[in-house]
Amino acid sequence: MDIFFSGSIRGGRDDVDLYADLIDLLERHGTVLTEHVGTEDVEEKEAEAGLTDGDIHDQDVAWLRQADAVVAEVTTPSLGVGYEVGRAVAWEKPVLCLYRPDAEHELSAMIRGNDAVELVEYQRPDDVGDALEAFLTSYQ
Ligand SMILES: O=c1[nH]c(=O)n([C@H]2C[C@H](O)[C@@H](COP(=O)(O)O)O2)cc1CO
Repeated sequence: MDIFFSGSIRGGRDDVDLYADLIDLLERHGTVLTEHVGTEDVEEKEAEAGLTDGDIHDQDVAWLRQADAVVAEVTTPSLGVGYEVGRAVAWEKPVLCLYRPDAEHELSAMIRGNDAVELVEYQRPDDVGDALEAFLTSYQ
């Protein structure tokens, strides 16, 4: 199955190592279309490849359209992550959001209040393996 992983880039990169760990877990269940989100130097690589913001947007929306399921780490607030979740919901894709409640920012009501989004609160990647498996296998 094709999985779209969504995580903050310009919203802040404090959690990049955590994103890489989550992507490793997701790769046990399918192909992660957005592995770059867990890469330390993603923006440098995109710039080297000559990608404009328009290219990045269009490629990501195409991957999102292709995805069978979307997993978003929403602890670091990000406009791009919110946009991707919103579009995935509009396309009626299965969406799982992961949130660490000890975080500085309270989770948006647009996520917590959304019945079309499954929400899992956790502390460490090791804690979400079972929840990811249950979510992904139910849509395989
Ligand atoms: O360079 C990028 N590459 C990219 O793939 N994105 C996508 C994937 C992420 O899930 C999301 C992050 O959005 P933001 O940069 O607003 O935090 O947007 C976002 C950017 C920068 O906005």
